Amino acid sequence: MGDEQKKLSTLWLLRYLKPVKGRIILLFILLIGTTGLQLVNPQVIQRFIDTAAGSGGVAELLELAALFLVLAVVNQLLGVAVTYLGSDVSWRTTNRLRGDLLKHCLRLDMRFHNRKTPGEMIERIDGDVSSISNFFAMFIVQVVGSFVLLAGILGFMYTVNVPIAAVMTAFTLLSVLAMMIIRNVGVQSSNKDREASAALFGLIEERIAGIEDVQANGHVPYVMNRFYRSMRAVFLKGRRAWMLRVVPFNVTVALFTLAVTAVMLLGVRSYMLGEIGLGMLYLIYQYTQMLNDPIERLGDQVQEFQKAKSGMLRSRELLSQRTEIMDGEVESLPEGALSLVFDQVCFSYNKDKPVLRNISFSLQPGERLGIIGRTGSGKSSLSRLLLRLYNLDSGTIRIGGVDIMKLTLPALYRRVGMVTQDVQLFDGTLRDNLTLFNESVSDASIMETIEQLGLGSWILAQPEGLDTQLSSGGSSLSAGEAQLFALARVFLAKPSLIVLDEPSSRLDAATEALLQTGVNQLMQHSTGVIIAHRLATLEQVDKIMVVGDGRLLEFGSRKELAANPASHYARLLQSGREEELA
Ligand SMILES: Nc1ncnc2c1ncn2[C@@H]1O[C@H](COP(=O)(O)OP(=O)(O)OP(=O)(O)O)[C@@H](O)[C@H]1O
Repeated sequence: MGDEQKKLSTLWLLRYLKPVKGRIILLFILLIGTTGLQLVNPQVIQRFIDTAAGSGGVAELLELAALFLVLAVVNQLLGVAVTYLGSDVSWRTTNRLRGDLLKHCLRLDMRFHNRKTPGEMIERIDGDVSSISNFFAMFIVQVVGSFVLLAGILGFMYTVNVPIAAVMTAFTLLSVLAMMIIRNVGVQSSNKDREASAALFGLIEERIAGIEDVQANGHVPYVMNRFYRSMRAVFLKGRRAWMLRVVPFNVTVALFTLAVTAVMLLGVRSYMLGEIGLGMLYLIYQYTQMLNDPIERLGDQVQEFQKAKSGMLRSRELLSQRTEIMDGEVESLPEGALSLVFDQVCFSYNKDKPVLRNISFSLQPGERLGIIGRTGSGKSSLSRLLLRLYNLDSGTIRIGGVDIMKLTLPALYRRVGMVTQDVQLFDGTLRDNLTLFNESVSDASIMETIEQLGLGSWILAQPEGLDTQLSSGGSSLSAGEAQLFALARVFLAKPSLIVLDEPSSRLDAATEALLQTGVNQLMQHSTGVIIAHRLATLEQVDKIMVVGDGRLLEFGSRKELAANPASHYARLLQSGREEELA
């Protein structure tokens, strides 16, 4: 990675510090205050020792002791304020970054998400950012504070004893130089460390999400095996990263031991020669000890920076991921039901395997299309394209006469609704799940929609009606109930084009028949695309499309196709071989 890129990798974070710059300035002021007090306190002790060893009175000693006490307490209070303010700045900034990352990820295209496990994303949105938090809070403040303290100690020592000050300076420069040279040693391994833990989180999340399959198939031992292997990678990479991170620290410890020995030899010699008093000898000793603290803090910051840097690089990389789904500029669509046109649409998930080949058809506003075809023939892919979850390889899709690529995404989502095969329910009440946490939807319109779907009595039978809490993401609902729920959710938004992907695959025939009436009623003012395995589900549609291996095998009026014995549809109806579709 080039130098320029390295610089950029920290500069982009500055925009997160901007809103808290007042707090950072206050942090600086407090830190300068504590640094000053740290410098002054040993000098009070030096005067105390010299006064006690000389002819000073008890009153003067008491005054010095009181001064020391006051300064020590003030120093502690300032320390608490610095820690508090540091955490405050850190949380404010990292939470904004977490928010930005999550928002960004939610907008990234499905191709990106298909490659990542949710656990990995959690680690990238939270874990990586946590590793940056210290950088936000304390890095600049601590580094500047440490330099100020070092300058104060060395400056004062030059006024007292030049040879000792020179030894201290040499030690300081060597230590700082050593750290600067080796500071990048651990970045790459820290990066690998974080990658390994992201993979571990991914593994745990995926297996827990599939707990039913894991348990039912007796796969726990295999899962544990994979888990231990992943843990081992985390351990090995974490150990290496830690070892490389502590190198700078160990170098300064060795240098410090040498420096203390040299300073003490020189100090004791000056004392023996009568050049300095006992108090000054103490001060020299104390200041030498104090040198270690800012250098150690600098070392800690270098370590933290290494950890933070890999987090920064990974967060920046995530933020720089561009979604392939670009927003258009057309904001409105015609009122009422929307026409739908597929024009020579080709699509593939991976470039080498075409999933949809040259699909062309059109629907007038208000028409209903039933799509049938064998498993894996490309039916759900058609619906995903409509919602712009993926971009087309070639061709155009027009809704209400507008190319969907030219539409803004909010305009598209406002007017088109889809019920997918995998209904996702969230932690929350029935109401939250129906409105997707949109609090502006009134209970009256919720009840009206669910009544029309024939779900009213079911909702009212729940212990707390719409306020009933769905336990852990809706696991308390049966698959069929969840499907009914998803339908209600989509109809609540009153879309003008509705896509239902296997809307009733998990319902019994009686419930489906009941639901059908509701769906028909709700679809009165919209165009509909219904993907179905059961032919009975499609009795009310106007058009039928038969898809096979990504190709449009047949498209036409349902009645005409049913009346034409040569059509696929008529043959399926006659033979009743619905299983051919499944
Ligand atoms: N996310 C994906 N990544 C790669 N390939 C995919 C993805 N989703 C589906 N496919 C492939 O695309 C093809 C069409 O899948 P699609 O889900 O559209 O079929 P379908 O007709 O809806 O099937 P079903 O009746 O089982 O719902 C299949 O061969 C499938 O393997």
